[in-house]
Amino acid sequence: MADETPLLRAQSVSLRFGGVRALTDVSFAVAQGEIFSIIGPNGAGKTSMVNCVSGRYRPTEGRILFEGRDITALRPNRRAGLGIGRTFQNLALFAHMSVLDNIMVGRHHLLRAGFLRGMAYWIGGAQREELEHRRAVEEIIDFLEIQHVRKAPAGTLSYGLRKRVELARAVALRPKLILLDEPMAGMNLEEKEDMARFITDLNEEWGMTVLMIEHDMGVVMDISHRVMVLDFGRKLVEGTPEVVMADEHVKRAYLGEVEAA
Ligand SMILES: Nc1ncnc2c1ncn2[C@@H]1O[C@H](COP(=O)(O)OP(=O)(O)OP(=O)(O)O)[C@@H](O)[C@H]1O
Repeated sequence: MADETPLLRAQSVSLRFGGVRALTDVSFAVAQGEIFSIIGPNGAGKTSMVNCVSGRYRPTEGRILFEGRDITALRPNRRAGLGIGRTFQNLALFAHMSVLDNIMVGRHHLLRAGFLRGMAYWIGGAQREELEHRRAVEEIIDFLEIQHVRKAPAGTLSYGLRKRVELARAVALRPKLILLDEPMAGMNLEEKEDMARFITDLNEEWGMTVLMIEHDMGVVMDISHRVMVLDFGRKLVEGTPEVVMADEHVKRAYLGEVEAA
């Protein structure tokens, strides 16, 4: 039945870089409305998996389905157009531009992705579109509580705020699925708590489905509906945070590493 089709499905995905097996036969599905996290030790294949979903990498074998449609061969911008949004691990904000303009750029980029849509933009309704953009951007600025810095150049913000602006830029495109690569990396406790709250609110209030890589186990177990553990490119286990925490393989392969760190 249509409403049982997961939003995202990875089917037997393998990825090799020369002799390196980054992923081996990994399958999982993310349902509409879930927060799904991928965890695992360094080099386990987490980023490779998310890159296969965003389209940055093409799996050597296997398929990626989005809303039941095979997107394995689609380029990243086509996937973005279908509703797969992402933030980037290295902050790629325009330092001299205001927060507001940084977020606006994201939306214009989407709009002008197609030539015909670009023409439509210029020929008719440009002002109306501009107003719609502004409204959408202001809404997300309010939602992520960055009103106080909306005019500030992005380069002058604290690290935590820049990460929030980056999230705002991705969310302003209203993706159906958002890919978050270590959204808490480098943050202090307060910033992490804020970010966790925003992700939960985006999920609960805006219905945004989230696929996240995150090393902070507290946050992962706190806000995820389900978690998949990768180890040496293979899926070790997948389930609710309780199931994953209780798994013996996970304790040995991953949690043990955290305790030792
Ligand atoms: N572009 C690439 N070229 C060659 N090897 C790569 C490439 N990207 C990833 N790999 C290799 O694939 C394996 C999985 O890497 P990946 O970055 O996906 O792991 P990860 O779980 O995200 O690690 P981390 O937690 O350190 O970010 C590693 O052995 C890595 O060296």
